Amino acid sequence: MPVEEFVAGWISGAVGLVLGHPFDTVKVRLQTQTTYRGIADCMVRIYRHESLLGFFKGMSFPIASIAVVNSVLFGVYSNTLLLLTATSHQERRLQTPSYMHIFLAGCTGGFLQAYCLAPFDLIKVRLQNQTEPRAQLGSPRPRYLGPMHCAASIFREEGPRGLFRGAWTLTLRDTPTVGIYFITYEGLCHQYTPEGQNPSSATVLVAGGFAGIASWVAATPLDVIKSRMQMDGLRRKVYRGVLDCMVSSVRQEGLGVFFRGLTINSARAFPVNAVTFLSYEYLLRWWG
Ligand SMILES: C[N+](C)(C)CCCC[C@H](N)C(=O)O
Repeated sequence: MPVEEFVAGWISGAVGLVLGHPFDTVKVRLQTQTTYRGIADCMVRIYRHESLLGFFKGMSFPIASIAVVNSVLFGVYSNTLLLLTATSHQERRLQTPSYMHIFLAGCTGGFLQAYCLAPFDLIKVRLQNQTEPRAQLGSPRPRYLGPMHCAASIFREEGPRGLFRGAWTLTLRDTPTVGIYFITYEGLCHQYTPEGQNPSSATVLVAGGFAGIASWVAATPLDVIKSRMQMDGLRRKVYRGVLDCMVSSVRQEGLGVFFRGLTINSARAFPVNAVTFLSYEYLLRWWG
């Protein structure tokens, strides 16, 4: 089993993650809180009230967990393709696999990755949604003091299953959309690369960026629902399940609710995934 793919997936994911986290925080707030008037309003208010640090809330757990999450994503994808097509990463440049195989391998990667991601993603979303400025003397104490405290409190208050709140919606979101992610990436690389050669850095950047946007456009409706399910149960449980969450969100806010955070998410997805794929390709080439 090519281990390099797992390691390359991890490092490239971490680079992308730090770059995109401030955008991610704005997205999560827009999706789950109705007090912001738009992207600019949300950014200004985070900055004024919580300083630059406010944008980086909830980043430490994703950084710690990206090793597992992204190496599962890329490693499972690549190894599933190896099983389906009997070709390695390098050989695939000469012999492009069918889009069906790419899609299936992507879905498998997305499905398995979602379960590793779920608890970390939950803690990220809960911390990102805390609007209190960093602890100062006399200021109100936020509910969660940090990622470990957050994990422990969820465990205590909502039980071990509480840590997997929203996991099912996350799986529904990621299984098909990771398929779309890899199809877009491989398709664009194939289109703009002469037969048998490695794609140029520019091609990888653009293909990676568009893969990010395409998959996030497809993922946004379930992303909104996922974030809402994760915030549910904080005071009392509002939703009875995924479907109930969808129906009551649409009833209250209209169909537009499914596109909450789409603009900021796409703006984030391009650079994040361009850098992710570029470092992934470079690391794999470097290791031969
Ligand atoms: C979830 N979805 C399949 C849409 C995107 C997968 C891309 C993952 C990347 N780390 C990012 O955060 O953009």
